[in-house]
Amino acid sequence: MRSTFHDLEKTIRRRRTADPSQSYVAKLTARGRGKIAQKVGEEAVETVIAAMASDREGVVGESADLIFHLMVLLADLDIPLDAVLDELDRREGVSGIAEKAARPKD
Ligand SMILES: N=c1c2ncn([C@@H]3O[C@H](COP(=O)(O)OP(=O)(O)OP(=O)(O)O)[C@@H](O)[C@H]3O)c2ncn1[C@@H]1O[C@H](COP(=O)(O)O)[C@@H](O)[C@H]1O
Repeated sequence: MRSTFHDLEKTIRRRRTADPSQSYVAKLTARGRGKIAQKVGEEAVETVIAAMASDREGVVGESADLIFHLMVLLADLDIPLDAVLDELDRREGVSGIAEKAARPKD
């Protein structure tokens, strides 16, 4: 799992500076962070729509689109994927209910 994501991260980082006529990553990167973020939002909505239609095949495809575009956004922010994976590792075994209950009250 980590290697699939790491291989994709390397490819995305390499393709950022490719010829935009030959590379979707380069083309999207050239359109700016706002456009990349917009694509993440669109793919998230498309995933939700597929889920609500119980379209399992659609959810798989849209989830791949969502993860891919999120990784393009992370690369644009120069945030290593490991920062996200480490955060998930840190949370492992911590119940979301318990974590929320332990948050400081404001
Ligand atoms: N995983 C993906 C991947 N998933 C989806 N897409 C592309 O994402 C685009 C999404 O299409 P949309 O119609 O939603 O978006 P759009 O064409 O920008 O349209 P607008 O929203 O701008 O109107 C399509 O061109 C898909 O092919 C991807 N493009 C590339 N990758 C990976 O990135 C690598 C590098 O790709 P290139 O940079 O194109 O060489 C590839 O080898 C793949 O591993």
